[in-house]
Amino acid sequence: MADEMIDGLRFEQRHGKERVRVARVWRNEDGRHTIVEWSVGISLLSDCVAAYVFDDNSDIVATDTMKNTVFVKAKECSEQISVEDFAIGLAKHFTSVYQQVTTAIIKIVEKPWERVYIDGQPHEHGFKLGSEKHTTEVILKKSGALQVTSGVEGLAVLKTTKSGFEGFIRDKYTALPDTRERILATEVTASWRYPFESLSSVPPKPLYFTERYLDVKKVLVDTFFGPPKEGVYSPSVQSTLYHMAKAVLGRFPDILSIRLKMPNLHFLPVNLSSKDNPAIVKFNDDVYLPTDEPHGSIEASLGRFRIKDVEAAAQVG
Ligand SMILES: O=c1[nH]c(=O)c2[nH]c(=O)[nH]c2[nH]1
Repeated sequence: MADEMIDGLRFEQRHGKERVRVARVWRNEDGRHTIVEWSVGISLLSDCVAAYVFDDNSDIVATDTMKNTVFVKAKECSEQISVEDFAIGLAKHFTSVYQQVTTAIIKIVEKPWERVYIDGQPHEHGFKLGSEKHTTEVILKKSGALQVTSGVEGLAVLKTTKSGFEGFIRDKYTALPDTRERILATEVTASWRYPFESLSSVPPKPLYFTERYLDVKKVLVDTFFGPPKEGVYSPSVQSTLYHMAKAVLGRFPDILSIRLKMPNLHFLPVNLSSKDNPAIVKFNDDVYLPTDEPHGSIEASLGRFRIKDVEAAAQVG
């Protein structure tokens, strides 16, 4: 964000509305309904310094108006729309309608309502809540410069074997034994950047982003677990994370970079003993104490070198 100089001090500001909750239903003529539920965050960078400094609100877009805009735009969606396209539409509105607004940052979290199946049949208007959430962040400048990021939050996965951790630094504080047999559990948070740099380069295909979201999630999950029978050995969360990120970039040329956060949710071996009974419970890869506090925190991002980034770096260097 650009700083301004006021009274010899640096000043930066933004304002917006958080957690604007909206649900949109589409009722198909054949009786099949679709619903999305979104929690929208809007943040506007705008020329409204006078409100802070001179008590002059004449350049302020009221956050109440921002909230209303979410409902108006939801109403205007006559066809089902991806959460990304909805965010892009909002950003376009704020940057084009208000002369004062220089950048719009729209973040949306979609609640995972999933169609229910009754006796194997998809229900026409029944939904249940799934687990992981689809997220997006769209940044649009008045100049037209666009950034689209999508993500998943709370993707909880666990495997009961084919995981180990050994060969790490051992010193006088190290208590953890090497192992080639443990439970691996995590709750993946991922976010990935698309290459679209202007509104006109966004694919016009309806639900393009929704499809990508499902595909990326599948690649992440498939890579975490490996094939159904033999699985795949994980020498560390770090290694599994890297392979997951690499698989996504390998599979989707339209994804520039991906960031993964994978907390290591420990399942500790249970061994109980007393003076009289040295083996009340002796761990045999069977009884664990699940714990998420404390947990390991492992995160990384992997991205492509774009020609223009390389050129820009060369110019700086
Ligand atoms: O996969 C792991 N990575 C670590 O960095 C780490 N550290 C630790 O104590 N256990 C693990 N496991």
